[in-house]
Amino acid sequence: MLLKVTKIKSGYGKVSILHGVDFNVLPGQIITVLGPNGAGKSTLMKAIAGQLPVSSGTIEFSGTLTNGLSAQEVNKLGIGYVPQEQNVFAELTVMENMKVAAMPFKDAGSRVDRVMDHFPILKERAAQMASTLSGGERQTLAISAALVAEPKVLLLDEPTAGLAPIFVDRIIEWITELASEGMAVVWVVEQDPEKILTVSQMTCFIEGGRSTAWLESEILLEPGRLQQMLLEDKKCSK
Ligand SMILES: Nc1ncnc2c1ncn2[C@@H]1O[C@H](COP(=O)(O)OP(=O)(O)OP(=O)(O)O)[C@@H](O)[C@H]1O
Repeated sequence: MLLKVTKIKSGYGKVSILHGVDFNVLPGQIITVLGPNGAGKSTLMKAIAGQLPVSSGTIEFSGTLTNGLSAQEVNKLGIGYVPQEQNVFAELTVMENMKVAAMPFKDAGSRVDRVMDHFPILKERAAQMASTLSGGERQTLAISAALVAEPKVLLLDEPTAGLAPIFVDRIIEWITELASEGMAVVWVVEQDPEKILTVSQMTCFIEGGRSTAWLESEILLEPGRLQQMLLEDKKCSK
């Protein structure tokens, strides 16, 4: 198991939001995280990324317990995180954003080159301020900056929300390619879940801060099934 999340509880100060979330990730898997607004999906990503304290339960990454580690330590171990908002430095250029992401690494230059070589769109815009990028370009930069660390698991918090369909398709294609090379992805999805379910193996439903169902993503592509799951009371079937 690459990532094993067991009964985790977390929140903001005294406000408890996650009341027990479980799921597992194998190398190369794309895991979809679905649930209503306010269910705790972003909070879950922050807790795994080490940005929020975990009050109970465990997060194991390649057999190492990551509870209590700082966000930097978690990232260094191999867990990348692309938050929903404020995921680039708006007042820096594309290239500067990439360099900041590569700063902790000795081979920073070659890491930046490797990722940039993959994305002509970023190379063309290397000197452009991140604040002036389109939504799709910005998300491409945010994901690229996370990839500089060469994560084994990438946490994506709604990276395609509000993007034009061409960017959505491009990001899905790109992430699928990375997964086929062995990187695992935990993908919080709101918009067009069907598109992502098509490339995902397992789905975790979060509701009221709890994982309420764990099932194969292809099941959710059966007509009416996803709508039924989003409406019905669910029991954790893990
Ligand atoms: N910094 C914060 N302090 C206190 N409560 C917060 C904070 N951030 C989020 N919350 C609360 O935590 C709960 C879960 O929020 P979260 O953003 O994790 O949900 P979500 O499932 O990602 O929702 P959405 O789909 O709308 O993005 C919400 O009730 C929200 O108001």
